[in-house]
Amino acid sequence: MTDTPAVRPHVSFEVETTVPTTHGTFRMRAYRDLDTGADHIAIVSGRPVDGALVRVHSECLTGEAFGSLKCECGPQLDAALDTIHNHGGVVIYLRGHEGRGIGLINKLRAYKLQEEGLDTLDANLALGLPADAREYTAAADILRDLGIESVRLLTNNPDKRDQLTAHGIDVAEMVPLVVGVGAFNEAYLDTKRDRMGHQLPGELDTGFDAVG
Ligand SMILES: Nc1nc2c(ncn2[C@@H]2O[C@H](COP(=O)(O)OP(=O)(O)OP(=O)(O)O)[C@@H](O)[C@H]2O)c(=O)[nH]1
Ligand SMILES: [Zn+2]
Repeated sequence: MTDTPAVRPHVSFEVETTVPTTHGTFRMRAYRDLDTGADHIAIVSGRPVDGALVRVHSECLTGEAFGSLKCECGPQLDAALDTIHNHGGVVIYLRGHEGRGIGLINKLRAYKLQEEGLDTLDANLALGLPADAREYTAAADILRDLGIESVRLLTNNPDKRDQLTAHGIDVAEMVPLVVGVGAFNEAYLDTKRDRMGHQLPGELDTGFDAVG
């Protein structure tokens, strides 16, 4: 990890500062994505080491800022920040990943198609867009900038593990992150498990049933 600007093929380190949050105090390191122009943040607790607990988190405005119950991104981010504050590690927050990489407006277009009966995967395809357009070169470069080559990855998504592995990061373990399951996202999570390969329990525990 460096305090001086370091340019890697896909990201440049820009600045590091300390930010207190409701989850604890973290060091936040900002990176510019040299391929897309997006600004990513590495949220660090403790000293980054090989084998660190890492969450590579895709931006989700509706779930994280507005409390949408259609997905579980907000509770996952909260749980990841709590866990990483308690045990040390890194949350890499990836901008430009909104809607699995199709963008905010297309995600809402996909939601509209889901209102008409399509599931989360078919809605993307009906828009002529990939089921999942995200890629993880920037995340791998950010990990290397932090001096991390091997991670315990907080995720249920094997594609995330496989893509990071393809970019040279050793994913020693996938650590499940099943939180925020509720009545409004049960079908969405079923689709992620049954059609997109996510490692989710067969019987999802709808711990907090949504109202309204
Ligand atoms: N296109 C589309 N994107 C969605 C939908 N619901 C959530 N998202 C986006 O999906 C991304 C999160 O991906 P997920 O598949 O929920 O989870 P993941 O990050 O791949 O896997 P985990 O690491 O296990 O959380 C965020 O960018 C969300 O904005 C949807 O119905 N359609
Ligand atoms: Zn979401």
